[in-house]
Amino acid sequence: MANRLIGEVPMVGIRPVIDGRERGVRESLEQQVMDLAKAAATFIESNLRLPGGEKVECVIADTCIGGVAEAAMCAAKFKKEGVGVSLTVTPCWCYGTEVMDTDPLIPKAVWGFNGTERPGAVYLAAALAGYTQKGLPAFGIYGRDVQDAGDTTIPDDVQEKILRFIKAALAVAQMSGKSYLSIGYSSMGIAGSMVNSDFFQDYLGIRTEFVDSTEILRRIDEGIYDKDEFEKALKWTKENCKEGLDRNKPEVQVDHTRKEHEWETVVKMTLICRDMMIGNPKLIDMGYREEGLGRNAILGGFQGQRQWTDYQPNADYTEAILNSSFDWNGIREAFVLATENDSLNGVVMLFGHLLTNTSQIFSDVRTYWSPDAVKRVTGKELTGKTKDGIIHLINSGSTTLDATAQQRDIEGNPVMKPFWEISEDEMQACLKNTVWPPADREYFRGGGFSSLFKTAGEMPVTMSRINLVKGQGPVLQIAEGWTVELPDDIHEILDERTNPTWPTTWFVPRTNGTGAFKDVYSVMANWGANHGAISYGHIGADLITLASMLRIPVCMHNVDNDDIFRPSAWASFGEDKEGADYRACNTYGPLYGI
Ligand SMILES: C[C@H](O)[C@@H](O)[C@@H](O)C(=O)CO
Ligand SMILES: [Mn+2]
Repeated sequence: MANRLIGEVPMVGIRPVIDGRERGVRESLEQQVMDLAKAAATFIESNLRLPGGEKVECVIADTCIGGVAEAAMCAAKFKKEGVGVSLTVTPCWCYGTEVMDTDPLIPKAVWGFNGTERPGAVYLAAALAGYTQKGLPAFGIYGRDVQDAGDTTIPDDVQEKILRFIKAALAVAQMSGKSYLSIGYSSMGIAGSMVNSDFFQDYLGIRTEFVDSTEILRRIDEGIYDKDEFEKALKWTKENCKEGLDRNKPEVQVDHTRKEHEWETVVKMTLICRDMMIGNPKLIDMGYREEGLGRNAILGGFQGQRQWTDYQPNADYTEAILNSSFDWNGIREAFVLATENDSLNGVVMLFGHLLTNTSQIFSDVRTYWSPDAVKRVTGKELTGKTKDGIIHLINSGSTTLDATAQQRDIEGNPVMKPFWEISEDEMQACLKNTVWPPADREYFRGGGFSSLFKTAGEMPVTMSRINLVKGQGPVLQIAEGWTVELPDDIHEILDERTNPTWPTTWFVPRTNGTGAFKDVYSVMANWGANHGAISYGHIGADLITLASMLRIPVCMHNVDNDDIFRPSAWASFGEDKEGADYRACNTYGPLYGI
């Protein structure tokens, strides 16, 4: 079940291009070119799904494209079909700019088949020169090994590039035209929660919607939520979300009746925030059409601190449940809802969600623990992957319960999966490994319940973050690494020193001895903000490809140079990849900038 959003699911358009010389050359190639397009479409359709679970669908141009007229026919078809991604394929020479796709907003790649009978790769070079000269950056895909004419197998290196390109391009297409829903506004002076409409509009094509938190109170007071669903949700919560220990000082603890009221409130808040994001036909049936339409939000943020949380229960339950891959309605696509309305962290959560189809971890990048400091406070040595230190990721609020690390792959390794691969038992295990202690009432005077768990397993993950830099624009940071499990006697002492009612993930980035990745400490020291979004898997290369499509330069990453895949034009900005990225992004400017 996809979260209901207005607008079509983007299609992938495949453009078979051909040498236009009729009476011999073109005829001899028609079949081979179309077969290559069909092979690409089958490969893409059988390997990719969208985060809502839909299969990715391809549209192939009606004819091979030999010149500008057929290029225009293809563009018209793509427009009608809702194509958001364009992949041009050919095994032969074609007329570079005559067959090109000139829509500046659609991410584009060209796969030039590496053969000798008919020169697809030399066309690729001509086409890319044209795209570069015209300011339409395109990705070039060219297999390392020569293939024979008529061979429609897609070599591994080409497969990897096609998938990387399509995944990132689909992310671009899915964001365009959607909304960020800011519930409340700026939280505790956090710059990322001063939602920057220009950034969202110009770089992501996402509009920003602002709703005051009093809208939640109004909907509670006036009963603008589905009462039946509320009863179901409350019952499910009582059965599945175990209340944790109240660690508040006795004088600020509240009684059972007040706690019952807080549980009811946080469940209502969850329904209401979801309805505000994506709408709810039930509200339309109840006579609340405006509310029932929602805001077409692909992501959002909840300010909470301080005005709301000083007065009302915090949104930790709301954020954690919405960001998980399940609730009282069963297993479903995770939402993306940033705590403290940190919209810039919300954006990287969205990138991770769109690239992997999984739910996302939101955390404070709270503490670097050196081996010496751990030894001093626990008397114990850090060992194995943790031996050079660890980073404590912890925050009340948004972290997905999928991060309990209770889902398994076929080999039994802990993973975080797309919702359609998660079993009922795995959902239950995530819930059983989470308790909900009453919120710390010194921070949250209005109460509420925080999710408490630790990420109990080693998983490959990627932490990322966007920061806005005055004079430069947005920049992206990426750190691949692993979640790690600490022995209980170390975990407990370290956790007790901070906010022991919040979920903890211990993180070790992959270091390489230089720059920001010199060691674990320098990763923490170079992190550009208080928050990070953590996605399952090593997806740094995918993030780099996506950022280049959006013209967001990457200021820090630990991805292997060989895995960096950007539009071919980036090579014209110099050999040093990082400097070239900045120059290219500055030259092209934001994708939707005018
Ligand atoms: C309770 C505190 O205000 C926290 O919310 C704070 O440490 C943060 O998470 C800052 O990002
Ligand atoms: Mn925080």
